[in-house]
Amino acid sequence: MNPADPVAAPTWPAPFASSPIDATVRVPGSKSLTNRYLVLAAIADGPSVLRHPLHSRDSALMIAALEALGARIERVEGTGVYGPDLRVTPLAPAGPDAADAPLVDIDCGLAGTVMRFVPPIAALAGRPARFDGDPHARTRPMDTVIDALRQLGFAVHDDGLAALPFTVTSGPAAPRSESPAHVRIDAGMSSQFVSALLLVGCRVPGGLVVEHVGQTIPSLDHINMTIDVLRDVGVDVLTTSKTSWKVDEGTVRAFDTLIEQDLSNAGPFLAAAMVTGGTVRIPDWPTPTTQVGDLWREILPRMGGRVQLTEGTLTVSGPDQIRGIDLADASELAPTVAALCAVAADESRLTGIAHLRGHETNRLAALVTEITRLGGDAEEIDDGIVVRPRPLHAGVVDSYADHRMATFGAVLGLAVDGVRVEDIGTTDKTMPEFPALWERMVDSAGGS
Ligand SMILES: O=C(O)C1=C[C@@H](OP(=O)(O)O)[C@@H](O)[C@H](O)C1
Ligand SMILES: C=C(OP(=O)(O)O)C(=O)O
Repeated sequence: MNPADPVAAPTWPAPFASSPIDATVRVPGSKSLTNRYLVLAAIADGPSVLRHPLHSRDSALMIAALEALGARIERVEGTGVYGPDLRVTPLAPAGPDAADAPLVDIDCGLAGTVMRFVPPIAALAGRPARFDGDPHARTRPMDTVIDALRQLGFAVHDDGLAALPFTVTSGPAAPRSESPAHVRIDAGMSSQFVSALLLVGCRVPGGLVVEHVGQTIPSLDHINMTIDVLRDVGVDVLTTSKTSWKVDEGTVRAFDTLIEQDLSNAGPFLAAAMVTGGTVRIPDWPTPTTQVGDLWREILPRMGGRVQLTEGTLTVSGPDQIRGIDLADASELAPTVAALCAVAADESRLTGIAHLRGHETNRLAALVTEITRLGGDAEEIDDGIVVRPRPLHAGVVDSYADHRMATFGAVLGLAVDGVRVEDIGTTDKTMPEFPALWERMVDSAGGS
């Protein structure tokens, strides 16, 4: 639930599918691409246009943050079905007295992309800014961003908490002895720490080297997406090793770009085909793409689904019985995969996702609690979860203000009669249209 809303919404009766789903679904734009392109537009060398962007809480927070720092973002008529296009006029270059500008408040909500990507923008723009967010945002890992800003010579006031809320006050960075600037960070809890620095790397005087020192970095696909998006706007990132990157000083070229639909958010709809033995088609599946959601084309066949990409349309048909899976680093796809595992015929192991404890909620604990609450058998392990076959029954799925826990509940509700989801509205983080799209999909198949 949005913490600004004092009245808890009633639980949502997740539609049960009494017959196989047969539907064609188009989902809204990618959160990760929209928020990357918004950030880059704000520091580009001229006005840029995002076509078919996502309009959701996370993108609205990003827009508000960049506007607070001085960018102008206008909604302009477009051809997308999910809202207007966006025209972005970048921030003005920091003048000598920028640091004396009044402190701006930036609400990060629960958006990882806002809390990790915007502080370096504010610092380099020399705009004093205070960052805060939802109650749970204060527990999400932020220490690496704060540490990186300090290494770059900026002052960050965090009352020693190494978390939200904090204030970035000084800038632009004092001249450094190292050129390019060399930042050593631990990105073991989120790939967004690396992306945040690469996105602004070309604006750091002398350029930037980012070196990860620590455990394995999760969600590597998202770093590759950052590198790809940067290349698209004329910024080359040199991958100097598996854990270090270099960006030369330069400019972000203004752009006009079409945002792909969100393939992670396509996941619950594809899962609907899986759990009902039905068929779901997603037109305009982007190829090639750097979105992690393209992995559905590998994951779903391993779980027994039939997947075909023909003339740009991805078609998934579900099996009679879903198979369990052993999957490493499913990243943000994990909650949807976990829903499939909970109704699979054999054991599943989702590993390499310890960092999900720092997502919108502690997703490992949440998934285990909610599967168990519905009568299933799930266990948290060091770096993931194990799910074993056991019949599920009706019950309420708690969403923990986590959009992917809410859609996890919706997927289970198709397969198990009598599931209700607490706070389905939390899906507005990345897909405000979710309940309507879901109900329409089930209605067309004759669900309850
Ligand atoms: O950069 C991004 O757009 C994202 C990176 C990933 O974060 P983590 O590396 O923290 O998993 C992913 O889970 C998140 O949904 C979006
Ligand atoms: C982890 C996620 O989001 P965020 O961008 O807030 O980290 C997610 O969407 O699954």
